[in-house]
Amino acid sequence: MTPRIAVTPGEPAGVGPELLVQLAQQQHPAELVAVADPQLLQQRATALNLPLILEPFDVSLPPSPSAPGSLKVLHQKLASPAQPGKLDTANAHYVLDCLRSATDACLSGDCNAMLTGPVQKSVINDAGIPFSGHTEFLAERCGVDKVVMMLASDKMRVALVTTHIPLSAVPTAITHTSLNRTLQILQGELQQRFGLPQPRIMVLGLNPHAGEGGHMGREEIDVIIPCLNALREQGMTLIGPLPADTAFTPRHLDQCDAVLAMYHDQGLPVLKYQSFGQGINITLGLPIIRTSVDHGTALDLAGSGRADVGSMLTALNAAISMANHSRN
Ligand SMILES: NC(=O)C1=CN([C@@H]2O[C@H](COP(=O)(O)OP(=O)(O)OC[C@H]3O[C@@H](n4cnc5c(N)ncnc54)[C@H](O)[C@@H]3O)[C@@H](O)[C@H]2O)C=CC1
Ligand SMILES: NCC(=O)COP(=O)(O)O
Repeated sequence: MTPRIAVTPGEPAGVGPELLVQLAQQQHPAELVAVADPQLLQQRATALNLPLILEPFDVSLPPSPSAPGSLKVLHQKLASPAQPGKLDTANAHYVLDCLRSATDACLSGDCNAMLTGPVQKSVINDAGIPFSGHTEFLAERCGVDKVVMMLASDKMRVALVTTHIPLSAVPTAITHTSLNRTLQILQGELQQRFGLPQPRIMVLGLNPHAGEGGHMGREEIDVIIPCLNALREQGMTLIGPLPADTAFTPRHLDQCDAVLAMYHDQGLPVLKYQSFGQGINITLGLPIIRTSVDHGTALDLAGSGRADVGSMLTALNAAISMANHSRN
């Protein structure tokens, strides 16, 4: 069976729509269903001088690989015409409607995975809507209390205990429960989706030098080490907590299958330095498959045709592979 992948282009003023148009120029072993405003996609195709044939998505037809230059579309309407690079709060609800529609198509089984283009979190907030990211939005839409953000490249996987919260809120968010749940989800997904029966997870400390024996912070002693020890007794292979400044060296990375960072900017800059534009973002712990790009809306490039499609393509291939794997 050909997998069906729902694709949300994300922020209409960003590079997402044109990356989807670029993706559509190639043949993929999947049916791509754009959850978007067709006029927006046509405009971006015209701006890039690329062919694009859009056909309405019909769930009653058997899925078939999209022909190069064509896409199925699950129609959503922009509130206001989108100008590349110009954010418009009027379209914030459109962005979320696309996400809801794609998520629901995956939950119902009409689609086998979703691939998301980048959204501009600030413009959604400026429209008065509480929103901190796809990760949190999808957890709520799917009715799960905890998910894990993991970015992956060909060289490393980096998962996070906390995601889009202020740095000042991180220490209190790292509790025995949140760390335990994160590690359980990470271990389970590495086993089921990535074929690693006994994954080795390297856990970072929170403080400089992993707390320097309690002299530079006590979270390692009070929370992280007891939690890791309890999970080791249950059979998990956990390394650490290691000082974050030297953990991302070949000696350590070669001995683990994934790194668990305590917060967003502890882990992601390293991965993005190594692979920006080729990495992907995967939400673990959802009842559906969701992959995404490793970059943002790149408003400075929108409409120029200069945005690199590499991460979007890698994220599509991961979604296809995970969809095929989950149906075997
Ligand atoms: N998955 C998602 O929805 C994500 C959304 N964002 C959002 O994107 C917005 C902008 O974030 P920034 O920090 O400015 O990061 P950004 O990734 O949009 O831009 C950073 C730099 O990378 C370049 N860049 C980004 N994507 C590129 C591509 N495909 N090809 C070539 N160059 C590319 C940009 O031109 C810019 O110079 C924020 O609202 C942020 O929350 C950020 C990351 C992921
Ligand atoms: N830096 C990755 C990122 O912020 C992506 O967040 P999300 O929108 O996928 O939750």
